[in-house]
Amino acid sequence: MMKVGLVGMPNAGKSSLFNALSQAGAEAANYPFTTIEPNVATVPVKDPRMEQVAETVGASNIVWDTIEFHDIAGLVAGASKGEGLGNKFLANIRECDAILHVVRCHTDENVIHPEGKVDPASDISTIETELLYADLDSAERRHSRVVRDARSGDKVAIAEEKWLRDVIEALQAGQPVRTVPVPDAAPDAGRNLSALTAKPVLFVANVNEGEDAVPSVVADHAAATGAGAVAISSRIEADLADMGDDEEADAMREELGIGESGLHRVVNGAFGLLHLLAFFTAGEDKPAQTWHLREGLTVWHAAGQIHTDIQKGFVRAEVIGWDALVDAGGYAAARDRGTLRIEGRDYLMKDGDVITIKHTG
Ligand SMILES: Nc1ncnc2c1ncn2[C@@H]1O[C@H](COP(=O)(O)OP(=O)(O)OP(=O)(O)O)[C@@H](O)[C@H]1O
Ligand SMILES: [Mg+2]
Repeated sequence: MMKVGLVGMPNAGKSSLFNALSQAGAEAANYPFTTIEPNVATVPVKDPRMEQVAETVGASNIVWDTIEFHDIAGLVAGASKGEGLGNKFLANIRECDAILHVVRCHTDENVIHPEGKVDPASDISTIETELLYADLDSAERRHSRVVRDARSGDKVAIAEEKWLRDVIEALQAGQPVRTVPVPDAAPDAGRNLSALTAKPVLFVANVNEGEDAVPSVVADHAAATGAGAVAISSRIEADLADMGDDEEADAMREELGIGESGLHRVVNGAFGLLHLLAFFTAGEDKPAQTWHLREGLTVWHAAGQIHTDIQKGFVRAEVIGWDALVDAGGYAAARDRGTLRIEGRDYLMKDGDVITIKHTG
């Protein structure tokens, strides 16, 4: 399960967006959640390919893979020095796989800005400074440890030490850790540091009603720091989500000139940051299901996502690309055509594969 944390200045529009995401999740979810925490929204990641696959094989229903959004409250200046809720805030971000950074860009004067003026560049920098300081602190501590091993001639330590020096330099220049590639010679260096600014970021420009372009200050900053950016109005999305009824909400969207659902852009944008591939399981009269896996992993890893018992008892997999399956019109025809393949456990998964694991037990 992928976790995404919402951060931003006080009053930036985090909770409005979070509420819209929660509603979307609550409505679209077709299975009960055991626990619903007040600050966690579980949202399905829709994939139109799955709809075609499910129809082709005659599945009973679709179970979507989900993504968790966490409303992380309480960034205060000085968080990196452990002030106020600072440590808790940083710990919450550390647990996330990616960050949604909500930036106030709307000019509604009824909404108080904590600094007294709307200034997206300055707000971004206030948040990022705390994260950069926290990382600088970790990087310096890690460096002082690694430098000793490097002196003793350990090759991996030498590469990590050099990388840490580059990281420290980047952080001091205001650049996030994700802009400094981890060296092949020290592949664990990134994990050892577990930097906050190494996490992928999607900037959400919270714009005025009826706008849908990302203001250039935000777009340029995102591009310069290896981040993504989308524009939405948090308030409109929250209002639309409250309306519930899809048709009414669609009519409202049209009236306001908002195209595709802003929430979809946020969910897909956040998901796109994670570099995952999608795979599917589907059979007649059974629930079809979407899953996600890090790129570069095998069908054996995929089996483990489905169930540890299936992974343990793995014998072989039947694999077919989603489009070949839809094209053939079903498994039997695909088998006749020879597009349904038998693969062993080392098969490297591809985005859009439909798999059936044959297993013992
Ligand atoms: N695009 C927008 N245009 C106008 N008003 C907005 C917009 N987005 C949010 N607001 C309003 O801004 C106020 C603050 O929003 P919200 O509570 O979502 O912010 P927050 O980031 O969660 O704040 P906090 O840090 O206090 O938790 C709300 O009154 C909300 O309706
Ligand atoms: Mg809030």
